[in-house]
Amino acid sequence: MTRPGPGVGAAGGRTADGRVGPGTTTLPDGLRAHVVAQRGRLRLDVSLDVAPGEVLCVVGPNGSGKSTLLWALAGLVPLSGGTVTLGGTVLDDARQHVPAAGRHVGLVPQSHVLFTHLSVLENVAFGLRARGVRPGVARARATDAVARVGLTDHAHDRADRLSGGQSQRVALARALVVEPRLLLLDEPFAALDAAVRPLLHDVVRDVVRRGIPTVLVTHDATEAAALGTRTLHLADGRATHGGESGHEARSERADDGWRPV
Ligand SMILES: Nc1ncnc2c1ncn2[C@@H]1O[C@H](COP(=O)(O)OP(=O)(O)OP(=O)(O)O)[C@@H](O)[C@H]1O
Repeated sequence: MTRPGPGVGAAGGRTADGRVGPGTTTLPDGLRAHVVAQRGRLRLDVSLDVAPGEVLCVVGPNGSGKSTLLWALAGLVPLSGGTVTLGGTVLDDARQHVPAAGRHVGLVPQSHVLFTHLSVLENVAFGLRARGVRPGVARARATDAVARVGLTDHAHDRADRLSGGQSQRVALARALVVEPRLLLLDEPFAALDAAVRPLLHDVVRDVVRRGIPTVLVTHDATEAAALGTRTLHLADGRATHGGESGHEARSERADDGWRPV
């Protein structure tokens, strides 16, 4: 049977004896995941719940698996065990794998790869066009997203003319424009100067206020305190403890019978 490990935070979906039930969907719009994945020498085995309107900060040393966790949640790193459920819909388990493009997940990766030959606006509109949104609508939504991250003056600049911080803002706009149901941020503010950080923090807070569960990888304790609801500490692919809610974030080996299909 499918047996996700212990949750890191928001309780829910536990059976009378305190275990997490299989295929549980009692976190209606939130994220519930037990991620088991192998990447190089790293074996990631971690459980987490993120309720609507929560920001779970993920912290830990270099190489502890923070980015791998986000990529696995986004469907870009295959699971070797566990489950990912978002809003009651199974995205990953032993039987099914919803590909990244079908997940309605906004990911801002650590290296914010942009199409260098396209403008800021075209980069942000790209995901919408790929989803079949009409050009005029895609352009209007992209224009709005570019304004939200304060880049209207650069809307027509080619991406390869941007600074690192500006590129990061484009990557955030690109993640937001698709109206994600889950937001995954991998050190999204690392290259930003102090003047623009509050604007970007407000952009993320707006998304969170609309009930979107958010996972934020950061090395910045101030940022974690400013944005985070709870903190998950990772070390060598395992959760060591899970922050303010007091929930124990022990992790177990995946011996739940899951096998790659
Ligand atoms: N593309 C890859 N190919 C093979 N192994 C990888 C790859 N990317 C990551 N790994 C392995 O996964 C481990 C964890 O990497 P990951 O990027 O998830 O760590 P991180 O906690 O995000 O680190 P950092 O704080 O440096 O960003 C690495 O140490 C490496 O062993």
